[in-house]
Amino acid sequence: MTSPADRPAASDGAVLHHRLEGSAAAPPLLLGPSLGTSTALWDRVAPELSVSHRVVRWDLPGHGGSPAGLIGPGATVADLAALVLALADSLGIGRFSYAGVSLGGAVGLHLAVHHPERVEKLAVICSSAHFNGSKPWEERAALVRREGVAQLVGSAAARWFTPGFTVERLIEDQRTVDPEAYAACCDALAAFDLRGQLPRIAAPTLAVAGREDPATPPAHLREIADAVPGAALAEVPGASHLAPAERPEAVLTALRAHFDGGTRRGMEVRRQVLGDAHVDAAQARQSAFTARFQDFISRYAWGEIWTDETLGRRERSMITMTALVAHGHYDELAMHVRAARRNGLTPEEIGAVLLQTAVYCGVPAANSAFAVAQRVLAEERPGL
Ligand SMILES: O=C(O)CCC(=O)CC(=O)O
Repeated sequence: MTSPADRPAASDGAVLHHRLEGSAAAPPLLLGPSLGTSTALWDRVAPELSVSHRVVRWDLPGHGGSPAGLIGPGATVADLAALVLALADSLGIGRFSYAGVSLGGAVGLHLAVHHPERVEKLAVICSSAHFNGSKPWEERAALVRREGVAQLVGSAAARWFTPGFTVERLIEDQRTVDPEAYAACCDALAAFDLRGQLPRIAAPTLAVAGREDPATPPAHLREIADAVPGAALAEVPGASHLAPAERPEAVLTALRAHFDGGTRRGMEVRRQVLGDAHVDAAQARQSAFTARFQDFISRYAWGEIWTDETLGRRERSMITMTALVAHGHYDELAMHVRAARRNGLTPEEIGAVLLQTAVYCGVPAANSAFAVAQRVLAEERPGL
């Protein structure tokens, strides 16, 4: 847990404003926002993550519902990280997984380097180990201290989203942010450079880039993925700086695969049985409309059923082919004849399974199934 020295200076014991979702018994997952936004940045992602996690979304000081006085001029990312640890302590959370966007991601990197005992897994989204030096942030802090945030409201959509896309609620967050607290967050960005310490991160780490992000371009996320041992990199097309708001389904898929063991294991088994080419093509075809179904398949069919070792893969292939013949799903049967070969069934054994379906599913069904299987097997043994 946090030592008293780590705790925020706030004398009234105030903690960061936060929102809780999901079962209190589920593993905790903290979600950090970007500069100028609030917990609303996670509106399209957090409810889905809360199916498997106790999700805690928090607001930066002076943003959303957090008191502005929690930080002041010269603030650092370490100060923000201390506030996050104090929040976790106040909720009785010791170890947690963490995902953060931009400044929120920088807080996650700091926690993983300096408080490794607290961080189970880490995801940094549209973020960086450095924010292009201190000058732009010193200038922005000075502007905001002088004139408030009006100018930033006007440019927010262009800084955060691809052309033509916006989320009014997030622009409203920028409008209502406390200028002094915003400037203090700029001070924190100006002083932040964790590049030299990335190799110290032990938590399994995922870096997620928005392909069109001008603030923290994909190269910044690649730098993190290259330096953190074992880290993975995901790039989200059609997303700028606030990827969880602009492409929530793609970010959700990446986060689920990272944080949810069932999904990750399911994807491994799915690839082993159906092959990389099939899974890659299914992923590439995935749209906002089909994303939840794809996730369901990976998590449930592959992460739970095909992963259960009570039956071997050969037996599962035989059962699956039989069920597909019974229901006349011949496209799926073709895929599962290929899978059966990967699972070690010989062409003769596949033929024996289909012969048995002639008894239990009917001769016409088996007739079609033999035609499908013959075509598939001929791909590997021309002339069969
Ligand atoms: O609002 C912007 O211009 C981007 C600011 C940035 O890169 C830091 C952050 O989003 O937390």
